[in-house]
Amino acid sequence: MPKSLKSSYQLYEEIGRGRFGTISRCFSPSSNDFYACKVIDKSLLTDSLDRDCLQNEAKFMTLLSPHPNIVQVFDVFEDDESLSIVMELCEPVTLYDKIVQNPVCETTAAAYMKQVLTAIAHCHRNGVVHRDIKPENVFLDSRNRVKLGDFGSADWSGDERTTSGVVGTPYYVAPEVVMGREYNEKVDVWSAGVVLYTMLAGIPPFYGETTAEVFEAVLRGNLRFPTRIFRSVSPAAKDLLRKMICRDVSRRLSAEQALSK
Ligand SMILES: Nc1ncnc2c1ncn2[C@@H]1O[C@H](COP(=O)(O)OP(=O)(O)OP(=O)(O)O)[C@@H](O)[C@H]1O
Repeated sequence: MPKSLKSSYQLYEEIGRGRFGTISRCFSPSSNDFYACKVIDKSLLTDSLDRDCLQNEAKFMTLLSPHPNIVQVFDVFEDDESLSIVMELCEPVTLYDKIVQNPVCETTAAAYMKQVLTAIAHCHRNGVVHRDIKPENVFLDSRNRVKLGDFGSADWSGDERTTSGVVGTPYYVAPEVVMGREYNEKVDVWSAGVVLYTMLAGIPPFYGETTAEVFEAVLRGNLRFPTRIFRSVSPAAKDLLRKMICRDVSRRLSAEQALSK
């Protein structure tokens, strides 16, 4: 762990673990506040894609901070062995926990989605595509405020730019990513649409027993609204879902457009 981190923060218990590092609660005597510190072990990054993602995570989070719906970064420390990101300490509740408990009612789902889309629109305005929008990466506080986190898969985007590489999580990943095509920031809108569907239905729209089967379902993109589940969901919500989970990228709404619906 970098010496400069140790001299500024006191590290406490581990609160989470990712593929390349651990998240611990930490305290800053100078600000008298608690934070979350992600320490990424560089020796675990074996391929160049992972190494790029390591640098990107801290860079993008710093660029996008502060924003009310994005986990804020306060400090970044690096030495030969590790990279440490000191960020806002979120409560240990995500949208995933809410969905697992019960399907979310339409009013609550709309309130969450508005904040998720506000965060995504901020990313896109700054030329960043998150690429891993999913319920597990959406933190909630006790007042149901949303904080989008985990920029470990993010990349640059923009009008003239497209990006490539299969990243993301099977249920939420857009078909153009599965196809291995170049894609743009609208992959985040597809994923946010899948999150909205999953909130309302309690199940994802594209399902399979294996990753390959999930990908096949995503590629078919056959969006259904079973009456049993969607009886109480408004036509406006279904219309928004169709326009977000739309295979034709040029017809798919942007995050800004989805916000105005
Ligand atoms: N800012 C935070 N505040 C509180 N807890 C956090 C924070 N960031 C991450 N965590 C906790 O740490 C866990 C691991 O987070 P992290 O972003 O490193 O990995 P991941 O998203 O699970 O996996 P991956 O390594 O694939 O990105 C999260 O699931 C969450 O429980």
